[in-house]
Amino acid sequence: MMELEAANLSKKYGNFYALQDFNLDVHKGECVALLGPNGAGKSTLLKISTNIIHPTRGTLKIAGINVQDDPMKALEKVGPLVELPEFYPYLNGTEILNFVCKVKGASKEKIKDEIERLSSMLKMEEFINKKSGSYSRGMKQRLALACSMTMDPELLILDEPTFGLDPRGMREFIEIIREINVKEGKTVILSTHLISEAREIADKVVIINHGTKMLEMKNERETNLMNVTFYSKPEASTLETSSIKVIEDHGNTVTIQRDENISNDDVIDYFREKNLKIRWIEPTNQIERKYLELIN
Ligand SMILES: Nc1ncnc2c1ncn2[C@@H]1O[C@H](COP(=O)(O)OP(=O)(O)OP(=O)(O)O)[C@@H](O)[C@H]1O
Repeated sequence: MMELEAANLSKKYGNFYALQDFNLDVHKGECVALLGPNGAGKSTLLKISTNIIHPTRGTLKIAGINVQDDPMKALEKVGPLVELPEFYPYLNGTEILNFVCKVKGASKEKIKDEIERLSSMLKMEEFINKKSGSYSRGMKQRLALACSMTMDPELLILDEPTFGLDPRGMREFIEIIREINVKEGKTVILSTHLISEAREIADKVVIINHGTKMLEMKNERETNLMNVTFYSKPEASTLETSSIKVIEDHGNTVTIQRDENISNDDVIDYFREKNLKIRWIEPTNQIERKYLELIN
């Protein structure tokens, strides 16, 4: 069964479609990144998924249950993080988690276990007993993730989870989410406007813009593509061998794809042998290429 399933989902504000005929399947254990610029419709999809807003048409099912028909049941095993979290500043992390667990009906012993489990998993030991008013954005974000993970949900729905974090905080947070996905086996759907983030974390990347799905593709974590910029425009034929293909030609810059059996260094050596003067090289990947092609 699909963990999350959007079928012909649309959300209209007046004459404007924030989301239009959107289809998506998220399998159990998968990590899916919704990638798109501001206003693309990512939050709209995630808010419909968590029943914060209702679709104009179409259906959104979680574990086979229509969220609109039976939100309590559909969202029972969902951990949402969909708005910038704020907490009562005079409560500490333990008190906040305690409250959330209580609302979800956990027993005293269970609450104690949950707080210990989450505090260690999300590396919150150092600050969990300090007042949340003193937390940095990153600490608040961890506490928010801990709240959404209380009582062990199967599916995490995270709207721009690294928004507002500094580069180091972003990296740490992404690593935590990846661990939850890979080690704990939780299904994750998250939104981001950063290509690098989508590439780092997702199994599947869905590019979204103007409320529609532009592309859905498997994420290859290893890349065998690079953009090579030469001092002067080379002949495509001098660049190609049985192991090196030119897949795009933009004058001085070409995108080349190498076979798995040679390395990037081999490619550079080959160009040097041919006396082709290289000015700049950067790795690229299909997601980046497609994103720039579709969004710009
Ligand atoms: N309540 C509303 N009334 C009218 N338009 C809305 C409303 N909520 C969202 N929109 C519009 O719908 C579009 C999609 O918004 P959405 O928040 O889903 O984008 P997003 O991809 O999450 O972008 P961001 O990264 O900025 O959050 C935007 O153009 C937004 O202005």
